[in-house]
Formats: sequence, structure tokens, C-alpha cells
Amino acid sequence: MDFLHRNGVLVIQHLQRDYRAYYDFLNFMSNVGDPRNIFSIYFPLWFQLNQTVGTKMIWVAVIGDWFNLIFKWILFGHRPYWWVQETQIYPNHSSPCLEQFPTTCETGPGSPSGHAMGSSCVWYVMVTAALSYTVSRLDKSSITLHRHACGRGL
Ligand SMILES: O=P(O)(O)OC[C@H]1O[C@@H](O)[C@H](O)[C@@H](O)[C@@H]1O
Repeated sequence: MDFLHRNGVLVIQHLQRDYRAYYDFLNFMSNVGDPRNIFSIYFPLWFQLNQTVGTKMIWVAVIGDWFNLIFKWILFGHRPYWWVQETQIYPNHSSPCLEQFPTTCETGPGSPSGHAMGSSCVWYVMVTAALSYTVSRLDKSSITLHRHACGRGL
């Protein structure tokens, strides 16, 4: 497990150091996908626009959170922010410094990340809904164009 955590810390350091310029964008994407928005914003909104997508959204929230809870009970994983303080693998107090953000200040087990699972589900439902809407609009317009072209040909 230490191997996994150590590599996780390296990835976090890489992101925090080399992708600082994208902080606002990444934070925005992360906040938009925050699963807590499902109940207060996305479900009511999507249910008005499209009942199927709205229903998908609420199922994603319920099933996703349920799976996350079960996995957390099983894995009961450390969070990198406290693992670096507790592990003995960094000699002479040379533990890496990881920056904390409001969303990373959680106290429960960290593995698997509920935020990552929930956000990816939210984004998946929204992107697939947007894509299928676009495809159906394109299909309709190409049918209309085809009919129009055929009508002219007659
Ligand atoms: O399991 P993680 O990654 O700490 O994420 C859990 C948190 O994820 C956030 O997105 C939710 O808004 C919180 O309600 C939840 O506690």
C-alpha cells in the first residue's frame, strides 16, 4: 500500500507544481461536478428539461454514493495529506509538503474518493445527455436537408 500512496503523492506534487496555471479551470470543473449539486441543482433542473436525464442523475447520486460507502468500508484508505505525516518511509522529517484545499479537508477514509467517483458520474451523465441531444438535432437537420434536396430534384 505504501508504494501506491507514495506514487499518489508524486502525482499530487506533479499536479500542484506543474499545473498551477490551470488551477482555476480544474477547480471550476471539480466544483461543477461536485455530487452535492445533484440534489440541489442538477436533479430539479434536468428533471424539468428531460425526465430521463433527471432520473439518471438521481440514480447516479444514490448508487454512486452507496458504492463509494461500501468501498470505503472495505478499503478504509489513508488520505495522502495525513499519510505523509504518519508514514515512516520519508527519513528525517523530509515528508513532502502537499497543499490542502477546502474540498480536500475531509476527515473520513479517503479511498476511493467519493468526490472523484461522484464528479465523474455527474460529468458522464451531463456529457452523454448533451451529445445525444446534439446527435438527434444533427440527424433531424440532415433529414430535413435531404428532403429539401429530394424535393428540388423532383
Ligand atoms: O471521498 P472524498 O473524495 O473525500 O469526497 C467526499 C466529498 O465529496 C464532495 O464532493 C461532496 O460534496 C462531499 O459531500 C463529500 O463528503
